Amino acid sequence: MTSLCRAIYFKCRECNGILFNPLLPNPLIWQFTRGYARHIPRKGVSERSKHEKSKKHMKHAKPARMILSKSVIAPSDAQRSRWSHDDFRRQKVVVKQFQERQQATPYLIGPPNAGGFSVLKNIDYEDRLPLNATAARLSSFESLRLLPVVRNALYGRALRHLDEKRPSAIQALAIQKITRLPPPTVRLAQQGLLAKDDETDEEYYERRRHRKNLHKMKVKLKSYLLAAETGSGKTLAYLLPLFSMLKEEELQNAPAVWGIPERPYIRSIILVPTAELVQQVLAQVKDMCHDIKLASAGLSQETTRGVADGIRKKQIDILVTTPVPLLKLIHRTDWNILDDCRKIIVDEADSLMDRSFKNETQEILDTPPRLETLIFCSATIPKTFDRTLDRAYPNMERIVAPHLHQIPRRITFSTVDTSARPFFNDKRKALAETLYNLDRSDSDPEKVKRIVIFVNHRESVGDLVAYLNDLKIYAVGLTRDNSLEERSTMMREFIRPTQLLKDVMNLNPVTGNVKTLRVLVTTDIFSRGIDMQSVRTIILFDVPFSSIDLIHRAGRTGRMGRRGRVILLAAKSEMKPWLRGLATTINKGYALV
Ligand SMILES: Nc1ncnc2c1ncn2[C@@H]1O[C@H](COP(=O)(O)OP(=O)(O)OP(=O)(O)O)[C@@H](O)[C@H]1O
Repeated sequence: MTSLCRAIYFKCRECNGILFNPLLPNPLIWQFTRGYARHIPRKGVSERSKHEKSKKHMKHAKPARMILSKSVIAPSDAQRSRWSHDDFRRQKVVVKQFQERQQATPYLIGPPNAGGFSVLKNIDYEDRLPLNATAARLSSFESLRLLPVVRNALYGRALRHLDEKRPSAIQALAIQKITRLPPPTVRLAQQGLLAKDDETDEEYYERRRHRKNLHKMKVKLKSYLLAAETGSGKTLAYLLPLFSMLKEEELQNAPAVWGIPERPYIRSIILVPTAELVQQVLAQVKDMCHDIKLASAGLSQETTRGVADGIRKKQIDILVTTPVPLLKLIHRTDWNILDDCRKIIVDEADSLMDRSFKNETQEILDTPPRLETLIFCSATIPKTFDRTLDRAYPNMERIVAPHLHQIPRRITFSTVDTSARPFFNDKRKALAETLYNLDRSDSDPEKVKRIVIFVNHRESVGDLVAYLNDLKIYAVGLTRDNSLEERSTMMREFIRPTQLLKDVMNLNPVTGNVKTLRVLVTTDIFSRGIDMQSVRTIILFDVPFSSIDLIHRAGRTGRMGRRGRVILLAAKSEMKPWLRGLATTINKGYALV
């Protein structure tokens, strides 16, 4: 690819033919063309090569994965100012043609009869573009409205291991939109509409009665949906605005609004679907709140009744919880423990708003009498979830990251045909062969290779683990039948940074021939939200039930810029057409539906 001042030429990977030469008025379009570049054979080229005329060439001409050469430079402001209005207009037309063609491209998966592989909301590429542009503009945490104490905790705690600290697209967009105004309580305090510390109730109401702008006391619920691909940093995308809002309220002395200083309260809630996620999110909250000075607590099925009841007597700024234990606590308390709760975050919202959890979640959302901010957060927007939100929160602000529903490009997806020779439909044999190949592969030879195998039913976990152990492969199984303590211990092995082989060889409880692999066999219990940074390989032993499951399972690798690979084991002869095209679809960067 060559950069000639205002033009970029992409080359076909197969034949080196020129693909496309858009004008380049701004670096964002530049990013855009990279993602959606298509192979357009040159017009007016008289002598086309045989390859260029062939059907194969046109096949390559589908949206291709392009790598920008380092020689490409963004145009300077001076260059840009020299361009005529016509140049910009032409660029706009080119971009529009791109979008139209992108939308016209039939999906390789997700036709109407694709069952579980046609359940996600289709987000127009056109809608993703402006967000991409805004996210690119907000390229540092300094450009976002965060309190210094929160930014310091972010740099000193959550991102301390990084030299360059930059927000991901969803973080930039979420922080910008959610914190653009001070929180409602702070605005009321600034207008003198909150009770002062030394004021009696009568004095306060008397003062309020004389205010002309009394109507401003009514705080409207502001709801948001944060949606971004897996491993894109959604947790910080909602935590940072939350910390900032809570702290801002304190600094403005706004706590007076929730009553007498000694009274117990819960100021905000983070709802997550599993006890593992309570642990993970709470650890991050506690780590940062150590510097920010906010009080936090966790509540899940595993919390004892005594500890749960203790929560009612505390002043808690952030409660991380699963729905059912919180509801039980609400039901056995004779006053509304969510009286002072003004902010609720629903993480993994598509699962918390689906049939299995919806009633519990909704009951919690209806309990606080003065809810101000409600944030739903998810890596997938199924059509049913989309309809539920539309109906319940028509004014919701949707913050959707540009790559939603795409499997990150740094993940390579491949399929192993288990019906082919030498497996002849013996899936376990295909798995063993795949694992041996991974063991022998020369990527990171001195490190332990962590692999997660997903199966559809928990009954298959035990058998598969026994089979792998018989082959002298270190494998453990994790299902919801294990206690939380067992699950945490097993998970820790896969969450912490990868160890060197020489350090763990003697500690390996199952010693055998295959020493470099650590395999975890599990079900969907482990597929959502768990941050396994050092897992490089995911094996899908069963075809996932839907594209939602596929996105979440695959999303356990390739997190936040890391590379990963996903291997699907399936008999090609039994595969539906859309499933056969899955690898191509994913590797070409299409959004799944
Ligand atoms: N700005 C950033 N720069 C670098 N790393 C980050 C940044 N923000 C978050 N991370 C790290 O990226 C990893 C993934 O973040 P997180 O778990 O929040 O992703 P997620 O989008 O919630 O994923 P999932 O959809 O699977 O729940 C975490 O280890 C987190 O510490």
